[in-house]
Amino acid sequence: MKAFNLLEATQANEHTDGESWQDAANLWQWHGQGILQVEPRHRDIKRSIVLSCGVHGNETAPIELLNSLVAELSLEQQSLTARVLFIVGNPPAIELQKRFIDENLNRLFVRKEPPFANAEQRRAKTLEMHVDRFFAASDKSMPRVHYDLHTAIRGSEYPFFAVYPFVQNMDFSSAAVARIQASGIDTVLLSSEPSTTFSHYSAKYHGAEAFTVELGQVSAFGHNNLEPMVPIRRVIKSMLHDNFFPEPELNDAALNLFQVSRVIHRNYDDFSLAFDDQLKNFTRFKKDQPLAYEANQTIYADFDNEVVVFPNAAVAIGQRAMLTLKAADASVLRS
Ligand SMILES: O=C(O)CCC(=O)N[C@@H](CCC(=O)O)C(=O)O
Ligand SMILES: [Zn+2]
Repeated sequence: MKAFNLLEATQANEHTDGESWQDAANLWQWHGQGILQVEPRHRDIKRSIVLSCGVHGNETAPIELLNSLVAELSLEQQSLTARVLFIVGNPPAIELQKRFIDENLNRLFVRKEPPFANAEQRRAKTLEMHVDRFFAASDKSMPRVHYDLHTAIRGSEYPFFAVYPFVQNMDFSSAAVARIQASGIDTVLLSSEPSTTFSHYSAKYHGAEAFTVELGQVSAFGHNNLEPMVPIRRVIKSMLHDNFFPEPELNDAALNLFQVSRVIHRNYDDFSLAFDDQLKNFTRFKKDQPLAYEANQTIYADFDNEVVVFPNAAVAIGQRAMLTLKAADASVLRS
């Protein structure tokens, strides 16, 4: 039997919207290009899980991870205990191996109404509608999870890390962070303000346990080391198959926890960074060291050990050009 190839089915538009089929254990539904739902036919559903990849088209490791998970599900034909929505975020950008075509898709989850200026704005709307439909069909008391899988542009001091979105009146949960930690991700960034990312969308509108998960550095298809992704694969599989949601203990001592201190935007054309492309994410700066320049001004580090992550001078004007972080203590997490 041939394994189901999620990426090929997405790129070749192999299925029609709304097409469904069954295997011995599960119902498969193709909701649209790169939007595949799988759920058990005969067992009670315990949780709803969204797993997305390729929101940035050149971030191939997560696409390879989800592709292999879906292929395995199709061959195993073992009953799930979860409903799962697999999403391949930006197929045209994947085709071209580019982060995006016209606009960064991961800044567009804002429930914008038409008219749409480009394909990414339309895709954001489509993905929002499918996530809304998917979560609306599940009881609110059931756990809801969304892992939006990415890779970082730069090398990182901590190559596997997760961004925990900020939602007003929603605690950062230690159980959620423990699941991330069990996934082989030792570093978590607690956001300090709402954003317009996909993971923030699922957290804000659906109360999902949602993270942007960074799985190493951007690399081309076939050049990713899948070995460090074994733990996240295991956690995802246990979320999909096991009767019990994985409830690992948080290991504070092994966790690098950060709080976002500043979101630095590019406001002018001449924005530039004070360091080169080799500087790794999570580099620490001393107070008054320059971080960036724009409009004849220098942006300095505010305090000793201010940590820099996602620095990128090439973002559109008005967008985030870097985050700075300060160390945080696990006591900020609630059970
Ligand atoms: O390495 C970079 O500069 C970007 C990697 C990436 O795509 N990261 C996500 C993070 C989203 C979040 O803050 O939750 C992004 O920038 O969209
Ligand atoms: Zn990304």
